[in-house]
Amino acid sequence: MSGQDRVVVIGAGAFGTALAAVIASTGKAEVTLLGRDAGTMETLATLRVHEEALPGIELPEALSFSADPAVLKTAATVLFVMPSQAQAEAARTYGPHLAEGAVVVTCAKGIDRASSRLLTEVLEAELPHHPVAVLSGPGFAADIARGLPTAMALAAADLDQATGLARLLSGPTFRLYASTDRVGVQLGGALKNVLAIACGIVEGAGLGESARAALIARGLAEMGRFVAAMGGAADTVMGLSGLGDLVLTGTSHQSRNLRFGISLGHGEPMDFSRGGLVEGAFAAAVAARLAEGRGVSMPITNAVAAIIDGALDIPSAIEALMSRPITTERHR
Ligand SMILES: NC(=O)C1=CN([C@@H]2O[C@H](COP(=O)(O)OP(=O)(O)OC[C@H]3O[C@@H](n4cnc5c(N)ncnc54)[C@H](OP(=O)(O)O)[C@@H]3O)[C@@H](O)[C@H]2O)C=CC1
Ligand SMILES: O=C(CO)COP(=O)(O)O
Repeated sequence: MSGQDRVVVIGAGAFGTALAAVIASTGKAEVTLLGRDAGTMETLATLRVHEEALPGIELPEALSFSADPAVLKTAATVLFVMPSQAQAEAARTYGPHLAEGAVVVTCAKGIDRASSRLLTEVLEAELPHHPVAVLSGPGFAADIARGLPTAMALAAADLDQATGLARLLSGPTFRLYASTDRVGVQLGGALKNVLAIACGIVEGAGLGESARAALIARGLAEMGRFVAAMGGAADTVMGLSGLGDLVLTGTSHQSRNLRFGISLGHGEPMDFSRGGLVEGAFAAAVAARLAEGRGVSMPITNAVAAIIDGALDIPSAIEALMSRPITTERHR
């Protein structure tokens, strides 16, 4: 192993810990999980279990833990695995510690709400001397950390770089597919969270499995239109980040976005202090705004944004979606 193979994963939550664990377990790279709290990182190093984020899952011996940003000095690859709305702040905090030419990989699924910019744009603005890649796709942190088979997409501006990163970070249980569509791969992750909330509303309100299937298909059409308008390839959303992740989080109760939607469908008051991170609740309004500015029709995303905003109730949203003018099933 050389410095080229040193990977630092920033963000000791569920996904950061899972990614660090699965990458370390391949033995291809020296991996350090970098968290904010020194006490937590010491506990992780001692117990080798993250009881809060990944209860009962043993972390590999090969994984190192630190709260000292100085570990970034020797890392050629750095994964940013904090929530979308914290990526800009994290770039400002950790940017000065990055090694020259280090590749930064954003692993969050969202859009920056403060600036309405994609996360790649946010990181490129904060870290102008570093190539920025994207990792996204279907995979619950607990499944990845347990070593269950999972596959995701890794997008970089350059195909050789995407392939190199995919090879470095993949292992026997974690398979990455290379892409050059950073826009499509990151928006597939951001938008599926909004649609997972919609699927949850359908489930919670007892609207039936048929409604969920229709929502997945029409949601996918919406995603493709949006990605194309934002400069990505509509086809990308037919892959892992997009369809793959929408099927996973739109149907599995492991998904925080789905569970949040179910509680809305039950008519419970919105409560962001319970149930963990709900990225789709942040992405809905910003995606709706970006789509409107580009003349893209996003009826489901608009409905989710309006429900979360308190501007629309669920029965009215369903009526509005079902009474739209009859049209062809075009995806563009
Ligand atoms: N959980 C999952 O199954 C998956 C999650 N993702 C995506 O990964 C991202 C993170 O999710 P997840 O790990 O589940 O979230 P968690 O809530 O489990 O963890 C978030 C982590 O981010 C850290 N953090 C917050 N702000 C900052 C900051 N400014 N600088 C450094 N670290 C920070 C927190 O640190 P602290 O503990 O100190 O507060 C916490 O450890 C989301 O975008 C999510 O959509 C993607 C695929 C799967
Ligand atoms: O993105 C995920 C799996 O691919 C995790 O989904 P939730 O954030 O909804 O839990």
